Amino acid sequence: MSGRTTVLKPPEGAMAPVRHPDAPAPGELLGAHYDQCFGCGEQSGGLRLRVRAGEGVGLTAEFTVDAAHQGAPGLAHGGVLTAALDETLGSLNWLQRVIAVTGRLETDFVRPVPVGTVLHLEARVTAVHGRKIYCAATGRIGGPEGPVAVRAEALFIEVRVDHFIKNGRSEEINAALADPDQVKVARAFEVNP
Ligand SMILES: CCCCCCCCCCCCCC(=O)SCCNC(=O)CCNC(=O)[C@H](O)C(C)(C)COP(=O)(O)OP(=O)(O)OC[C@H]1O[C@@H](n2cnc3c(N)ncnc32)[C@H](O)[C@@H]1OP(=O)(O)O
Repeated sequence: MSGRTTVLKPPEGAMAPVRHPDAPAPGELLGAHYDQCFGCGEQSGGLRLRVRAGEGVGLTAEFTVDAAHQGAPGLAHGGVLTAALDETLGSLNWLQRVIAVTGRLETDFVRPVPVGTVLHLEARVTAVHGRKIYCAATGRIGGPEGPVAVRAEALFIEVRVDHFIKNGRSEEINAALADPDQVKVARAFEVNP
């Protein structure tokens, strides 16, 4: 059973999400938004999530639960599963070309996820109201038809690149801004770079 807080319900006047005309084609891999990201980067201990654009403002993602992701012996940590949901939901912003950060995320843990599992995630934006983006995701064990293990609903808030420049540690921000590939990725997120 799920008892969502009302802030995750789109208000009256919320609009249907719009896929940006330059969004990656359905089936295309999105790549990492930042190579040091715990969710989509390559560092050891991270999730190494692989995300593919879907139809509309939707996508799919996969990650393999490894020994570094354990909470109880042989089982994925709940925070790691929530991080996978957060990363998957955050990736939806590529399809809309907005930069947004998680304001609120609620997770239902439906069944335990053993180490070695390939978790298949599916996410979509449900509504947009001003800077607020409402979205939902489901994670299944083994593949798109597998049993549901986790579900989440979230509210993302649109921000400008300044959000990261103002708040991030200067070493990493300066390195990111000096990297043309990183700047290109930031622009791919933004409607008006
Ligand atoms: C070089 C860089 C490249 C970058 C590439 C892309 C990176 C992408 C990374 C993705 C990585 C993966 C993803 C991650 O892990 S993102 C990392 C985790 N998230 C964060 O760190 C966010 C931290 N929070 C903030 O910075 C601020 O609080 C934000 C920006 C979210 C809002 O502060 P801001 O001052 O801007 O706006 P506001 O306070 O006027 O609020 C605006 C509206 O929103 C409503 N509201 C707000 N919060 C909540 C809440 N909790 N529940 C319900 N509602 C909430 C609020 O009531 C208001 O509504 P209304 O009054 O208008 O109706």
